[in-house]
Amino acid sequence: MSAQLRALAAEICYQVIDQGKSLSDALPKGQQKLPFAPDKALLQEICFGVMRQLPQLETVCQQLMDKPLIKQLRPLQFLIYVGIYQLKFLRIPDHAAISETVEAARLLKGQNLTKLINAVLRNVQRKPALFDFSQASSAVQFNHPGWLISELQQAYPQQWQAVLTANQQKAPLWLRVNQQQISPDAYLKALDEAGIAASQPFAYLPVAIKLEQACDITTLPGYAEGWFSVQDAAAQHAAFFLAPQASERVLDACSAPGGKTCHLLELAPALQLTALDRDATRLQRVTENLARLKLSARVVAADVLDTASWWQGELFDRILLDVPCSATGVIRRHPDIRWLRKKADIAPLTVLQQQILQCAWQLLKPGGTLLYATCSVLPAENSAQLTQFLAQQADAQQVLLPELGVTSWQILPGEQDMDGFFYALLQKIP
Ligand SMILES: C[S@@+](CC[C@H](N)C(=O)[O-])C[C@H]1O[C@@H](n2cnc3c(N)ncnc32)[C@H](O)[C@@H]1O
Repeated sequence: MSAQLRALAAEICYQVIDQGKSLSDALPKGQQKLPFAPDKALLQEICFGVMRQLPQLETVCQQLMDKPLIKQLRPLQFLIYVGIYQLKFLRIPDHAAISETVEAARLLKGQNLTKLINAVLRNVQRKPALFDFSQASSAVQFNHPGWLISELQQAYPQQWQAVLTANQQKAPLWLRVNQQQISPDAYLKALDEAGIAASQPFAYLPVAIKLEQACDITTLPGYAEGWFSVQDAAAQHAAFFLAPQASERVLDACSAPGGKTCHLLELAPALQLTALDRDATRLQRVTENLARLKLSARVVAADVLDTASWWQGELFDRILLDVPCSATGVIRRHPDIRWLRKKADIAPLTVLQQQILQCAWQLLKPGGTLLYATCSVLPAENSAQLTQFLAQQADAQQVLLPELGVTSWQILPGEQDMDGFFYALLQKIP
């Protein structure tokens, strides 16, 4: 089983890094092959770890191997990274980590490489100086691609190192209490009675509850009853900032998988809410989440830009635009994003974001408000988008975000233990 786990880890890392699959897709498929929860957790820990440390693992390997393995043997190259990661970062006895990794090589049809893998891992064990990266490039020192480091240095001359460091941390587990089912205080009490340590860090956002330790959420009080959802506190600010009222007409234009859609309805269940997304598969999750939380909305699979196909002709009081973005603010939760996202992706994304913003603006009532949101830390997707939009749209003005007294908010990853996010609130001048 342990060798199988390591072979699975190597295959998953190979699929993500070399084949461009998302870890959120590849990992659960691998976990299904392991019957026991601790093995599933270890598989995740190893895959996340390899994604977080890849440049350093590659650098160590370069010092111990004449050349990397050929293309056909790439899964075995990743197996070597898996082995090194365990030796360096996990509390698994060295002899077990080495022997299980060597055994995994056989499962990956690398019988001829067992000696090499054994030798590399024994060297790693013997030579701690291999892990001195003080003279290495910043890409190796910080385990991020160079282009992203440059962008962050430019945008945040004082904080870029803190951002990169935060991206390497494990993210805490945040819950959002479904106040239609239970009050935040009653839920905190239920957690306390179950012996689960939790806190309520934002006085103005009492539904945001942070657990001190990660756990299997299905074992938390009220899971089946829809008492809570898992959602980072940064994302929980969206519905709070948009502040929907009673039975207003609201559009959530990029809604899947529905985290913010459901929060809007938890605040105001009588809303006439249209939850739109162009990805019909992801949209199924919106429907499932609405059902679990006992909420309802008009769920529509459509491209927001193609208004003729879905818009019924009535303007909206409020619009949430949680636009597709680089997701550079959520790297601590999705460590593969730094490798999957390329510099060339950013410009086309900014074009799409501006198109969505311009299009949605036409659907907003005079006096209505629109919240622009991304989980990006790149100014091109955030502040620069607003500048461009406001320069062209004479009937748009920025308004203050509730509680904060500013018109836009760039949250950096790790700030108050949150993901990186951006918010700006706009009003259509009546
Ligand atoms: C950041 S995600 C939304 C997350 C969601 N708001 C939540 O809180 O769960 C962005 C979404 O935008 C959708 N999207 C991208 N382009 C779109 C378009 N032109 N029209 C509608 N949806 C689009 C994507 O399919 C994706 O689900």
